[in-house]
Amino acid sequence: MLLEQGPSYREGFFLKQEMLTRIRRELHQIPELGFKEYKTQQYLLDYINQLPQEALRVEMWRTGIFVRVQGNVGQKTIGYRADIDGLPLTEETGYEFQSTHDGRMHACGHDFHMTIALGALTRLAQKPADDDVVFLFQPAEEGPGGAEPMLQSEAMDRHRPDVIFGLHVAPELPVGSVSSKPGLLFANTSELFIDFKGVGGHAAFPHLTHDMVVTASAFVSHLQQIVARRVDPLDSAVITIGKIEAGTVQNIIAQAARLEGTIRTLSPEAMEKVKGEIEKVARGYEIANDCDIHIDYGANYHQVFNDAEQVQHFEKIVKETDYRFQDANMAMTGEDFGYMLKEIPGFMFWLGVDSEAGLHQSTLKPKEEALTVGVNIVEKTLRNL
Ligand SMILES: CC(=O)N[C@@H](CCC[C@H](N)C(=O)O)C(=O)O
Repeated sequence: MLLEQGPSYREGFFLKQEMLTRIRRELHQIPELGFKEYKTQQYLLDYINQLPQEALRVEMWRTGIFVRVQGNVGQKTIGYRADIDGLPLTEETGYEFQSTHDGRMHACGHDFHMTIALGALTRLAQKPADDDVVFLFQPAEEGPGGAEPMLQSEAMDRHRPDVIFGLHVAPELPVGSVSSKPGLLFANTSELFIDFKGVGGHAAFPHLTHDMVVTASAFVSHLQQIVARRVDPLDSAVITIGKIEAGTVQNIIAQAARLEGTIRTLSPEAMEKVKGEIEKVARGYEIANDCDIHIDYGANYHQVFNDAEQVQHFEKIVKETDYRFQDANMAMTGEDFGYMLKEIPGFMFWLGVDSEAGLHQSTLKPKEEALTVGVNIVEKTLRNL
């Protein structure tokens, strides 16, 4: 799993690209799913424990960690959030440091997010900012959602920031650039799990069965009609089915099927509307196909809505560096960080990592030079927000 010794703060090259690359590669090898980030948490703790401890207060929360760095003045507390979980995907990057966990991959850049947080934390532990700073290493962003329970935790009461921000890697942006916008940045999301139960049987006698492969397939297509014909064209929605499961063998008609997907909308109201439409279609399918359909919405994430004043401030901070700030468009990605921004003013920004493959692809290869860019920008923002 980890390299033999793990990164050592005492080796003295902790601020350099080389060290950031090493940390990123080690974290990349141990992706874990939401609330199972045990090795990841241990790795982070091992690193944090090597830093100068004078200004630090470390508190575990489930598989996550709060790290508070006491400021010189401590008038307010600035929060910085990094998500730490990986995805259920088999890596195909060909990296020599690729995932050692079968069917798990850091395909959403959380290895970058953590490394950048450790880099900025290292600098602040050496030379604290004027304000107090809290690093939130948050589990389960990809699901089932760690931000909301972390926000409601007693530990959060002890560390609650006055302002908070976070970043996400952006494969389509060049290294050296960041991007954000005031207001709505990311969508409202809801997971979607639909179970179909009918009557299976012999492949040669379809008329004696209620085939759930045919029913579920038609249902998938019908979901797209909801987006095309039930949502105002000037509004937007996405329904994606990412997984279909049904059947046992080629000559048995399936008695059960399951769809797994996600819904994305630009407002909480549109989310309710889309869910209502899905339920109506399901009732119709139950009658037309003599089956039972059960819908479960799994985890729901509140939209990411950036505070205009904080984004303006951030843009100014970036423009004082050699890095480039550009205006972002809204995206249908989801982020449970939206729950934190609902209660605490702040923002999220994209960090350019220039990868041909996109987020959630098995070949995602973010450029590691972006780690230094991320650390520089996060550190400067933490000192100046
Ligand atoms: C940044 C990003 O890719 N976030 C995920 C969040 C997933 C939320 C949930 N599991 C869902 O699928 O609805 C995304 O897929 O946008």
